[in-house]
Amino acid sequence: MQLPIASNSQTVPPVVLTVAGSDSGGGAGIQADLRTFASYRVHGTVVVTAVTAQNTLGVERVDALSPESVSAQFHALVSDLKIQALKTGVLVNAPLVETVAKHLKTLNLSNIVVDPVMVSRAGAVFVDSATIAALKSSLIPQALILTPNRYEAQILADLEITNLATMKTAAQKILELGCQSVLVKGGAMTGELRGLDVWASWQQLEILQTELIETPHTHGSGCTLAAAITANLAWGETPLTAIQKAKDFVTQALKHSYPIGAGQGPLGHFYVGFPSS
Ligand SMILES: Nc1ncnc2c1ncn2[C@@H]1O[C@H](COP(=O)(O)OP(=O)(O)OP(=O)(O)O)[C@@H](O)[C@H]1O
Ligand SMILES: Cc1ncc(COP(=O)(O)O)c(N)n1
Repeated sequence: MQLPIASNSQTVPPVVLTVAGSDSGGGAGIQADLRTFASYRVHGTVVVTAVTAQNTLGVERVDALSPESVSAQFHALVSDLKIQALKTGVLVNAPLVETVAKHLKTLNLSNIVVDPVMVSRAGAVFVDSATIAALKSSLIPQALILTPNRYEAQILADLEITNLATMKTAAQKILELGCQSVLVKGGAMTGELRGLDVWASWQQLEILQTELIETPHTHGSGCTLAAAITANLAWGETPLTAIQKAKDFVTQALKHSYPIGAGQGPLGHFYVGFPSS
């Protein structure tokens, strides 16, 4: 991984953006994204969409920011910085989805990772049906890579996912929503499918598997994966390589996840070595 050198001899990392919510417990959302970006030596910028009161046991409250506040954050960023890749996370109502979708259109950026956060693995439901409709019609078609977990893929494909065949079918059905590729994540699958992901584009279908990490402390794995993919895209990787490298990063971070609080602890981002690109 070669850092570009600026005229003042300082290194200039790629600028990436996360459009996501805050997790007060520091395990998921913006907090996980920024730790991941730092691990990849990219400069992380932020558009905050919601503030959650959350800990290792679950989500206690969600306060959405206004579309005006979200727009102001976009304006401040794009009037000054050149974003090379971005990811979206939790968007808790339809007006917020529409606002983010409108801003993404004006960016003219191909490196867009959409994590359609609707249901966390712990079962917290973040969105209503109007929000899901807005995600489908205006945000998902802009995604280079869409990263639903098992439950989100079930909603988007309108299909129960129970085995590898239904993971593949769901991926192919989701492509019809207009994204360029989709990664159906298997963290919530059971047995030998746990931790196995299916990536599909119109041309290709790949099964991605690393080692299974036996830990209950997986809070923020989805956010970390999407943020690592974003960082890899910003460093110039192709979508499939960006995903493969990000999955290796998540596996290492899961290996180093740690028990804080009484529930699901976070990933250990800072114990992972400098990810080579
Ligand atoms: N125990 C595990 N061992 C190895 N890989 C895992 C494990 N759990 C999840 N993963 C991987 O982590 C990534 C995130 O997937 P997951 O299905 O956990 O997303 P998510 O449900 O959005 O995450 P979260 O738990 O943060 O809500 C995927 O690549 C998945 O395969
Ligand atoms: C603010 C926020 N955003 C996202 C998630 C889900 O994250 P993940 O799918 O990584 O558990 C979360 N629990 N909180």
